[in-house]
Amino acid sequence: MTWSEHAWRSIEPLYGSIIGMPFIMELQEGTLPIVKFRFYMAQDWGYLEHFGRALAVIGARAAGIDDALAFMRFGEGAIVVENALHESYFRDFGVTERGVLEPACHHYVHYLKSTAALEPVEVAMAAVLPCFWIYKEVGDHIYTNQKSGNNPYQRWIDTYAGEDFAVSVRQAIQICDSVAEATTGSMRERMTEAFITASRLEYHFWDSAYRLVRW
Ligand SMILES: Cc1ncc(CN)c(N)n1
Repeated sequence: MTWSEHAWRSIEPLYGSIIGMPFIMELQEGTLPIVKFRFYMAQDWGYLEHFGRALAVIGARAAGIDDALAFMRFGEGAIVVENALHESYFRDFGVTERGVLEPACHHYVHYLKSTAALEPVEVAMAAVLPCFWIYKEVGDHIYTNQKSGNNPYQRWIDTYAGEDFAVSVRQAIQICDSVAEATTGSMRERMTEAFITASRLEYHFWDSAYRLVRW
């Protein structure tokens, strides 16, 4: 079994909880209250900037030049491409400002940035992987199961269920598998632990948006 197969298995119950969350189910049906989606998008705007910075740090620390370049490009993708979705949503949904990072987002970005800076680079790569992989799985899940043909959140769904995003996800998984294979068993365990922690933080990000949790 590859490291990524093992890592995904370890979060399967959590992933099951994610796709059963009201935020995700209502996003799928197009019934998510706009105020909750606005909160989520404004937080995600801040998240993507810091996530992009964490990816760039990982790129700078990667051992191989191909991996370094891939992570720098992922960073650019988060800040430029994904954020373009937010900008268009801001126009459509009337979000006028990004605001402060609320607790769930604050916790998540600081976890990613400290891991990117201070933990072994393999662990840092594993910590950012759920940001790719869980979004891809959730995007595909919603795309496959949605019934309503007139969903106000369709562009969000299409971004994460789309092929462009899938290419980056496959590449991120492959890089994690190759660094995992080249390292020790105890480092692989630390990678899995980081993967699980970040997956939990993904859950809390959506949950806090649904409950509009502020400081
Ligand atoms: C919180 C979060 N995690 C992941 C993604 C997808 N890159 C995102 N947009 N926001």
